[in-house]
Amino acid sequence: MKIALILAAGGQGRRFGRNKQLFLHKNKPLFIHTIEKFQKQKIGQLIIAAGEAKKFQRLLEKYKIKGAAVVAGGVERCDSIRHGLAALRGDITHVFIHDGARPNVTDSLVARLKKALRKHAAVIPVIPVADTIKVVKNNKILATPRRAELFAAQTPQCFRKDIILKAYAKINPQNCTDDAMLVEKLGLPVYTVPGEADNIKITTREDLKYIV
Ligand SMILES: Nc1ccn([C@@H]2O[C@H](COP(=O)(O)OP(=O)(O)OP(=O)(O)O)[C@@H](O)[C@H]2O)c(=O)n1
Ligand SMILES: C[C@](O)(CO)[C@H](O)COP(=O)(O)O
Repeated sequence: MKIALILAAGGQGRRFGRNKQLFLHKNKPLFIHTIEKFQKQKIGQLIIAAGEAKKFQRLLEKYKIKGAAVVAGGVERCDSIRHGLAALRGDITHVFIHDGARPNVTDSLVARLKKALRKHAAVIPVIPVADTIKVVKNNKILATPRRAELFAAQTPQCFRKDIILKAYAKINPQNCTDDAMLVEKLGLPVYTVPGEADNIKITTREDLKYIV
């Protein structure tokens, strides 16, 4: 298994109030914290999709992260991922797509994903939702799906390379809020492993206190 990690770091951080990937937490940019969580992993290719490519490149040098390619971020997350996929090397067999804004990813989660990937071609981490979820339109509840069947999707989302390339080539990503959705729309099975409650996405400044 030769893994490429595509780090989605091309967002604008509107809810955070600035480009959160570059925000210094404990004197280090958020996206560097996230990349460093993968340092014990065997990653064959690291691709970062980011808006300010030169700035990101300089920071990668400063924090001695070698061999990373920075590609342009896109208007939507899926556009950033598409740019990342276009930069994949021929020898890569599997792709991990991870939010730069999820700095609490752990080695044990990655190990679970890798194990599942040996059996399945598409695997993502999920956690059960704690609340009762309502489908609402015009302030009126349309449905209350069975909570036991509801899970929140996390990243890294992991795929055999041919499948994720096919999904991004064939499926219109409009309204797709994660990568797994494109594979689902292709009609292919996506399997899950237990995610981790700490593996949150830093969305607003209040979330910074949850970085471990
Ligand atoms: N055009 C985009 C939009 C998002 N992302 C990345 O996707 C992840 C999840 O997105 P989100 O938390 O929504 O980040 P932002 O888009 O930066 O936040 P906001 O929606 O508040 O602007 C982040 O790591 C973000 O950098 C990306 O690579 N390219
Ligand atoms: C991909 C993702 O992290 C799965 O939970 C999430 O959907 C991305 O968040 P966004 O706010 O929709 O960019």
